[in-house]
Amino acid sequence: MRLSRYFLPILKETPKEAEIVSHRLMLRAGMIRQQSAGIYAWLPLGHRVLNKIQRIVEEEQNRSGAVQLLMPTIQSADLWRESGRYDAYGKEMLRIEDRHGRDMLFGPTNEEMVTDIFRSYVRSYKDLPLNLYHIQWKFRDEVRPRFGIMRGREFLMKDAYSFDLDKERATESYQRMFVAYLRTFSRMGLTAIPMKADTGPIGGDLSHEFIVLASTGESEVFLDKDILELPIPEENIDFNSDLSGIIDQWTTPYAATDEMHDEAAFEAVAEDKKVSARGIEVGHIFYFGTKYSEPMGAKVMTAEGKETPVHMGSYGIGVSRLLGAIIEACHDDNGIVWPKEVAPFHVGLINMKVGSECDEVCESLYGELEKAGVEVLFDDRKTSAGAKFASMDLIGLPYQLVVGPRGLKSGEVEVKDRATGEREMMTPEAAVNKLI
Ligand SMILES: Nc1ncnc2c1ncn2[C@@H]1O[C@H](COS(=O)(=O)NC(=O)[C@@H](N)CS)[C@@H](O)[C@H]1O
Repeated sequence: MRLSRYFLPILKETPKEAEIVSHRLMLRAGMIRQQSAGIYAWLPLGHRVLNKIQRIVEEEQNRSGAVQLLMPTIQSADLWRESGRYDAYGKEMLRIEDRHGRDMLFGPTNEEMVTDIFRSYVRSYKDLPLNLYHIQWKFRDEVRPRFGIMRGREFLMKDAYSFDLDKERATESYQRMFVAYLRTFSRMGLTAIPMKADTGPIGGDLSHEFIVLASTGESEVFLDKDILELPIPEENIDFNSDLSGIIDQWTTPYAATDEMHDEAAFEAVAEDKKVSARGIEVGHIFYFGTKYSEPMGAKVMTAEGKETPVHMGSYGIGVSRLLGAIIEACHDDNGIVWPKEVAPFHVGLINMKVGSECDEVCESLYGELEKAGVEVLFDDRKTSAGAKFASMDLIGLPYQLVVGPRGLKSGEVEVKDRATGEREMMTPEAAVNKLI
């Protein structure tokens, strides 16, 4: 992509309304623009990262056996009256009336709707287990949206819903999602720790939150440091095998949010292993049995010919919140330092002197890298080299490929690793080979 033909509204100053670093950097790097409280436009650079995050979430959901669909954002209030949550949900729910006077709402979550879909088609235990998921915008009229997209009112969530014959099998579905979450966040360069959590308005009696440690996190957490060293399940893990060993391994060391904190149990943790910190909740999974299937009549026929309500769970990931969480965990004084898997582009190509012999070398490098499938942001603008370096550091692409008159005198260009700061002079051919 040529920067001269892109849309990247970099801000020079730090916006005063931004209280945390990820909000500041997302505004300055031209990734988002607030349209109203808690509601953002996703500008091109932010949108590219959102798509990369979404793709990783989809890959790991699919690997676990979940099946993707897409449910609408606007829902009928009648469904929520069936489950009894229409009134209980309170002011966070954006309630709408359509032209025919029908009560509608902008969905804050989709338990009722997915249960309605399930009950319309599934009748037999032979069709279980089933896990349906989608990635869809949600609306929650947060009384105090803040920290940019971290606590928005309109936000993108992956929400999955599992359906099983009984609690034992529903626990296996829960374990599959637990393992999928460990893999998902790790692939984004995050250490997200599963912690016993409260179930809140979703309900149920088994729940874990996945927390990324960050000083600006809204959650207060307590944990045994050993949990930070546990191995992430491999790509080839068999999701149909018994995963309880992995769950036990990840739920044995002490880890709890402040709502679930047990001071006495924490006392048992060795002094040098105790960590109390703040964290960002990037995922939350729940088992809630027949809380929705009972009142909504989502039942299957068992092998013995008996009708029984299915046991369900729901599993959320804050897809848009993850941009903020990743930046909180991956930045330095010069800006964002994207993990390679979610970076908006792989290489920032900088022409230090437009209108010089650098032009031709840049064009050939740009062509070769693009042809090799490397995502390049080519800063071909007629601005100072200093401004180009500052912008490239701010938006945090993993590599910078710098073409300048002095280097070209000895037939060399410079490759900079944004994460380590290492710079290396080499021939253009060597640079292409290094960056492919
Ligand atoms: N206001 C918000 N802004 C951004 N992300 C949010 C917001 N509220 C929740 N999230 C993200 O969405 C995830 C799931 O939300 S939740 O309420 O915990 N769970 C559910 O809604 C269940 N239906 C899971 S399918 C959270 O872990 C968090 O990462």
